[in-house]
Amino acid sequence: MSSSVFMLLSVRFVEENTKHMEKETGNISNTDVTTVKKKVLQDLSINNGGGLVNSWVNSMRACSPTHLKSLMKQSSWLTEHPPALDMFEEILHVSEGKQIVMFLDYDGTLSPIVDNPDRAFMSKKMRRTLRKLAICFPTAIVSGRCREKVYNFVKLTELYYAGSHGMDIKGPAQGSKYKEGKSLLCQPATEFLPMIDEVYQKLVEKTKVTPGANVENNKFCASVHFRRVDEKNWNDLANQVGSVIKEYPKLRITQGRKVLEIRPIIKWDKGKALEFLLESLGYANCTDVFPIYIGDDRTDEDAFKILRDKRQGLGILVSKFPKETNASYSLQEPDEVMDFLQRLVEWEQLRSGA
Ligand SMILES: O=P(O)(O)OC[C@H]1O[C@H](O[C@H]2O[C@H](CO)[C@@H](O)[C@H](O)[C@H]2O)[C@H](O)[C@@H](O)[C@@H]1O
Repeated sequence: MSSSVFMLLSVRFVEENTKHMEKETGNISNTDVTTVKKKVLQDLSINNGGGLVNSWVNSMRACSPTHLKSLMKQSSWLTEHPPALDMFEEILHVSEGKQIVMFLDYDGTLSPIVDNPDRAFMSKKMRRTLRKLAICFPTAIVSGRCREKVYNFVKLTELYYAGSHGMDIKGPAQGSKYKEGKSLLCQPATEFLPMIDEVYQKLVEKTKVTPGANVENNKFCASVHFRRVDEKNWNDLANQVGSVIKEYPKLRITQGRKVLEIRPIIKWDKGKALEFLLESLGYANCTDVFPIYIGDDRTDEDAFKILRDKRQGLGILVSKFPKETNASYSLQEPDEVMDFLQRLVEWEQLRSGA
């Protein structure tokens, strides 16, 4: 990798991820955080391109449940991010008199994490709950997957869908009972479509030598999955990704759960999608709206942060393990998400006499 290209990729990744890695390991000792961070920076400066790859892989390892579980204290984390089910009455109390708007991530939130991304099905019970939820409140699914794919899993026409990390937003097919007028569509990255397509093809070709590697075309972004790759081959796979992306200065790499996501360098993320949807629903700068965002991944932090900064609504992180987060509350797994949504529905039905 040429040194200037390497520098560019380094800056892009370190800016986005080292900081987050520090946050991810938030409750462990500062020494641990500094050691990991130093190691990443050392790798970057000593090993040139190889260091960048190491930093992706180190960061992915640092976020793995086994690592987090062994390093953090569950009890203090739960004090800072109490279980949303235990705090249900308090949540209702602060939302009183306001319009609740629901934002839900898909993978790991509505469906359990599985090895094969094509088989991340949502349960029938979850679908029934979502259908009722959408009758009670405006409801949006915000996912890293392309919109069509996430729709095929959820299959509910009455929802808003924001695919490709919010770069592809569409409103309900029949319009919405919450918003009259023409149907909603927002695609701020259309000019990148041919580039993402080209990169996707190259990634498929380049990574096919790595057993278990899987590249997903998410329309405005692409995902390279590490989950089914033997950990001893993670460096090789990250190297293959780096060798493709170095030719594309207009793309950036972010990291999710055992996945590297390749996306356009535009200031658009799940947080922007949340703001856009609130504005489209007529709730921009409103004090009587209460957005609830539920998600499990690093990309959901952009939305949690918006809500925290605006002191509006609340974020709920889905995680069995302590993680530094901008969310206020926690839920452990999709089954708990379903219970929470079900309680919201029952409360609203009772309240409105439906
Ligand atoms: O924003 P999300 O809806 O959470 O999408 C993020 C990525 O989710 C999917 O990958 C994750 O779930 C897979 C299925 O459980 C799992 O195999 C993988 O390891 C996870 O990273 C999806 O496949 C990606 O395209 C999304 O970007």
